[in-house]
Amino acid sequence: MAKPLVRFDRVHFAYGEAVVLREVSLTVMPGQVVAIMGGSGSGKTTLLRLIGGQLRAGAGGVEFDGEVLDGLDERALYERRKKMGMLFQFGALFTDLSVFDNVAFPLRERTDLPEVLIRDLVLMKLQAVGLRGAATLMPAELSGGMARRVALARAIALDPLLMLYDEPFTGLDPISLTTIGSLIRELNDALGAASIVVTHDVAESLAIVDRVYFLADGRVIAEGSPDEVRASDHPFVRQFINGHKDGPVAFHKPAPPYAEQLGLGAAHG
Ligand SMILES: Nc1ncnc2c1ncn2[C@@H]1O[C@H](COP(=O)(O)OP(=O)(O)OP(=O)(O)O)[C@@H](O)[C@H]1O
Repeated sequence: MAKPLVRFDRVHFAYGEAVVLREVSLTVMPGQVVAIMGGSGSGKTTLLRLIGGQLRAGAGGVEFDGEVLDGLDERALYERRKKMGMLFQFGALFTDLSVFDNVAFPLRERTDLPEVLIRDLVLMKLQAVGLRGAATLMPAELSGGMARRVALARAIALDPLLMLYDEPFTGLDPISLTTIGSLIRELNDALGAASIVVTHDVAESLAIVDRVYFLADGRVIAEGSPDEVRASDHPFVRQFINGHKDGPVAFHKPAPPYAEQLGLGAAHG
């Protein structure tokens, strides 16, 4: 049987005193696209940063490609990160570089490949996202959806084993949203990679993922295939699927009474 590409084994993480992840276990197999969903502040981005090695687990183990990351030094982490592609919501393009040079950037920074080969690789990545024709444009000349696709081409430039997406759909119009969704799936399969997508966009992600993990208060509280998620009667999952504001997912982060904090004396609700 294939080995997991990413494995969290009862991972615990805190920023100082503030516990963010508690006993989180999850597995991502090669070839899978996995969504991580959860309310604001539930620890989704923290989870991605543990995989990227920007943060280290307080307890438990984070494994990537069969290796526990927590004990590795910076040099070793840098090497592991080369096998990961990252696309963040505001992972902006370099505005003073053309589309071509944006995609070439990681290849020039992180490899010793000759420029003629880099040229072919950049064109292949741009072709994969349908933007080979935009190679000479500057980022200011692109629509939001096109810019996101160029960022995607840049993220896959080094043929990553694992793609990490943090809110890849945010701020896109409905057509670009569907395009990015299908690209995430297609590129995953074409690269033979695995992908983790942190998102609030339930419909878009259920259409493309193999598995969903729901995080609440730093714990995995539900998981399943898209069909299982759609059929689930778990209150938290239902609230997510239906997009209701009220339910187990709190809209407000816990805070002192409002009136009290505004200096209005006794809190009346
Ligand atoms: N550098 C930091 N120092 C201290 N606390 C942090 C730091 N980064 C995040 N936090 C806190 O950790 C918790 C989890 O944050 P995280 O960004 O992982 O949540 P999230 O699920 O990605 O949220 P969102 O959906 O709003 O982006 C939050 O309460 C946040 O305030």
